Amino acid sequence: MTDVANRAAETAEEPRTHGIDISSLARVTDTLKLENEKTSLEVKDLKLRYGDKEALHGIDLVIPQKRVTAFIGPSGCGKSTLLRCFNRMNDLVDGCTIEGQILLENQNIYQRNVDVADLRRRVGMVFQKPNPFPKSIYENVAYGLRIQGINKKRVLDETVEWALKSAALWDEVKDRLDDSALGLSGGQQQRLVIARTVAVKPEVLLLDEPASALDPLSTLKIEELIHELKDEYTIVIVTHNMQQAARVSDYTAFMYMGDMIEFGSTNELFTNPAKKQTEDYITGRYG
Ligand SMILES: Nc1ncnc2c1ncn2[C@@H]1O[C@H](COP(=O)(O)OP(=O)(O)OP(=O)(O)O)[C@@H](O)[C@H]1O
Repeated sequence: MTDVANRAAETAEEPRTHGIDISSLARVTDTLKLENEKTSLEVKDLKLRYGDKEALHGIDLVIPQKRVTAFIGPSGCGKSTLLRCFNRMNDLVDGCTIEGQILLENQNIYQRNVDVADLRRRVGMVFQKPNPFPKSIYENVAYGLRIQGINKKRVLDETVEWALKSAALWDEVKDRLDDSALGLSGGQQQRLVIARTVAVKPEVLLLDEPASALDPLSTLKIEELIHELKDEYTIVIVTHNMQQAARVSDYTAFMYMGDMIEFGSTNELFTNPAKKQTEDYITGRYG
C-alpha cells in the first residue's frame, strides 16, 4: 500500500487532495525521498536583486537528478527569476546582482572562470512562447551542433533525427525537414524548440511555463514528453497550473514573495503540506 493509502487507512480518512487530481501521482512518487536522490543542482543562500529590489531572499534548495521538479507560487513570487539563475540568464539583465551559490554537479556556476556558453549548453532553457529560428526545421535542430563546429552531414542527420524523435516530433515532420519552422503549429514549434535544446545533450532542461501558450492537446503532448524525457534529463518546470504540477512533477517547490516556503515530493506537498501558507495556496485561498 502507498504511504498516502496507509495514512488514510490508519486514520480511516481519504487523503486530502484539495480538489487536485493526484491520481497520476501514484505512479512513482510514493517511493520518492529526497535523501535517496542524487543531486543535480544545489542552491545555497541565493539572494538576487534587481537594482535595489531584492527578488530572492536567501534561497536554499536541492534539485534532484533525473526527476521533474515544479516551481509553483503566486505571480511575482520569483519562480522565473530562480529558474533563470540556473543557466545565468539573469546575467543579461541590467542591474541584476546575485549573492550565494548554485552548484551544478558540485561546481559553482557563478565562479569567475565558468564558461557561460558551455553552461547554457549543459543547462538548456525553453520559454513560454515557442521561439524557433526563422530557418528550416532541420537547421533549427542542427543549430547548436553547427555552433560547436560540427558540420559532418552524417552526424548532423543522425542527431537531428534522434532529437526530433526525443521530442516526439519526428513522425510529423520527417517529410518536410527543409520547410520553414515558422510553418509549424504552436505546439509543434514548442516540441521543435525542445528538440533543438536536447540536440546538444544538456544535463538539465529548464521549462518556463512551456505549455501556457498552447491548446489543451498540445499541452498534453508536452506533458507526455516531459514524462518521457525525465529518464535522461533533470527537468525544472515553472508552472501556474497546479494540476499540471501535480501531473508532471516528482518534486514541487512552493515559493512566496521571494522565499522558498516548502519543498517536497509532489505527492506529499499536495496531499499533506507542512506549511499553512502552502495549503492556503493549493486550496486556492490566494494566488
Ligand atoms: N528584469 C526585471 N527587472 C526588474 N524586476 C524584475 C525583472 N524580472 C522580474 N522582476 C521582479 O522580480 C519579482 C519576481 O518576478 P518573477 O518573474 O521571477 O516572478 P514569477 O513568480 O515567475 O511571476 P509570474 O508567475 O507572474 O511569471 C517580481 O516582483 C518582478 O516584478
